[in-house]
Amino acid sequence: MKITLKQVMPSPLSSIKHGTDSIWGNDVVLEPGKKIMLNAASGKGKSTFTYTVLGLRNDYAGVIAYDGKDVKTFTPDEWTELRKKKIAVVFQDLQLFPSLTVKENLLMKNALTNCFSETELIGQLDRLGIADKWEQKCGILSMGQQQRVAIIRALAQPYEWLIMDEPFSHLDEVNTQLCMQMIHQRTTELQAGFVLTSLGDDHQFSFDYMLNL
Ligand SMILES: Nc1ncnc2c1ncn2[C@@H]1O[C@H](COP(=O)(O)OP(=O)(O)OP(=O)(O)O)[C@@H](O)[C@H]1O
Repeated sequence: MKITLKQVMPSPLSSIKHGTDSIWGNDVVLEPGKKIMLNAASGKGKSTFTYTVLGLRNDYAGVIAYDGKDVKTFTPDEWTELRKKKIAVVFQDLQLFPSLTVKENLLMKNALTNCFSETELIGQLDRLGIADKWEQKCGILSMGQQQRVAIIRALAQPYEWLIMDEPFSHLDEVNTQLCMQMIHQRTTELQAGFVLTSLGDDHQFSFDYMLNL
């Protein structure tokens, strides 16, 4: 699925000067199957990008389109299908259910998508070093542990795009690499693409091209 941004300018960012290489105010194509780093300093609109591209915010000028169709025209049912099958996300604030366990958070998502068995989900937690947290409530996990749960939850669906908003901000280098390997593997298996927003210090990862805000 091709995502295009045509002269998109979120209202809160309209008074800021943006460069000619910025996503904002220019024409940009997110090519299917590409791994993209979205580079920006704090406050330049990484979270705003995530919410607008996912259709969760409409306060912008210009047009965002999926395969040529303006996202503002999608019905709630169409969004439901898109979010189940085509676009996965790791929000900066993760949006886990804090009073539910890791198991419940993961199985709730998996019940919608039927993607993995319980054993496979536990195996993924194990790969990221947190299998022992399966029965623990998410709200009492460390932020780095919660980020790992949120990443596994995001991967538990088919997708053509995975949008990640600073998903490693609480992780050390070893865990960041483990997560990135898992993300790369699954994204490649699905022949999908991803957009990884970053403050600019994640460039050790392999990606196809970089965009700026
Ligand atoms: N709903 C809103 N109403 C008004 N201003 C907003 C709104 N959402 C975001 N902004 C402003 O837009 C700018 C970009 O915010 P955003 O959260 O997208 O930045 P960010 O690049 O993700 O920052 P950080 O890296 O610090 O998380 C900020 O100045 C913020 O105050």
